[in-house]
Amino acid sequence: MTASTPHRVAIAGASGRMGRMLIEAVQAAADCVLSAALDRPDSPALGQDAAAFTGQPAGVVIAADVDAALAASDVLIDFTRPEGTMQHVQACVRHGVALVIGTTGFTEAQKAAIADAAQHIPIVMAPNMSVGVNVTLKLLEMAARALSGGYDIEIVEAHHRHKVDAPSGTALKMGEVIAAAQGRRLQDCAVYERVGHTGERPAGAIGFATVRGGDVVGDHTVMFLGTGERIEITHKSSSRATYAQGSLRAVRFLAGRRSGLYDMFDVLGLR
Ligand SMILES: NC(=O)C1=CN([C@@H]2O[C@H](COP(=O)(O)OP(=O)(O)OC[C@H]3O[C@@H](n4cnc5c(N)ncnc54)[C@H](OP(=O)(O)O)[C@@H]3O)[C@@H](O)[C@H]2O)C=CC1
Ligand SMILES: O=C(O)C1=N[C@H](C(=O)O)C[C@H](O)C1
Repeated sequence: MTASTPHRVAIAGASGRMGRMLIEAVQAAADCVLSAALDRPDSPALGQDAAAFTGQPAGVVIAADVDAALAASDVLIDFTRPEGTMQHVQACVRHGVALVIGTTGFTEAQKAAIADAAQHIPIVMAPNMSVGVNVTLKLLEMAARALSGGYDIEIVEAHHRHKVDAPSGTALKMGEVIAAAQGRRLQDCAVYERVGHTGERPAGAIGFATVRGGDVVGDHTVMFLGTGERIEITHKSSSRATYAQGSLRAVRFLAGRRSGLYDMFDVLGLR
């Protein structure tokens, strides 16, 4: 991605909840310009001005031609669905365009394909772009190391009624960070469902619980449940603007880089 400004930013999933938030953020950023806005070929939003909903048109029409969009862009920000992201990854490699991936719900095979693509283009990928959540991940690392024996770990997340994946990408990342801090792998200790006669809680399990409803932007609580005490670490999002601002920090971080897979720890200097 070229290091010069303004950064020419294309937005995928332009008419979605995050797409609209990102379009507003790009328009407000002095060092970014909206180069393209993408949606699916059957989207009713095609042909509309990308920022019509703000009352201040962007002069960029929502389109479905990914190649035309990327030919005029330095970076693509993708908050869509895994199947859409995977198409965008291949297109970004074809065009040498940098990529910011906020989409969640990838399979292990899809994650491996994204890592392969990052040998050719620079990619920032994170299930949560907010500064607060990434600082929370660091707090969890510390807590998990200090509480590695005698504390049961449960992760509870709540999101709006439209969310399609569970547990959230952020909750899974929290589980991964905690497991790694304790020298374990999440896949060896995660418990995603409890129903019926479950038996006693297995020692060392990391449990997940999911709440869906209303317009909850995104709440995550990790409980370290000991004997005689418990610690709860909670993050609550009240606006999607934090995810959009984090995504623009990722855009700036990618400028001038040629390849590599990065996350928000890299962008925020938290590694
Ligand atoms: N990393 C982070 O900080 C955050 C991540 N997210 C993640 O971002 C993703 C999007 O969330 P949100 O904006 O709420 O979702 P929305 O459903 O509101 O928006 C998704 C957008 O992507 C489009 N889309 C869906 N499928 C495809 C596809 N196959 N190809 C191209 N475009 C497609 C949708 O079009 P259509 O409506 O026509 O289906 C829509 O415009 C989710 O995975 C969510 O978990 C969300 C917030 C923060
Ligand atoms: O779908 C959402 O809304 C969100 N998704 C991300 C996730 O799955 O963790 C980030 C945030 O919690 C909002």
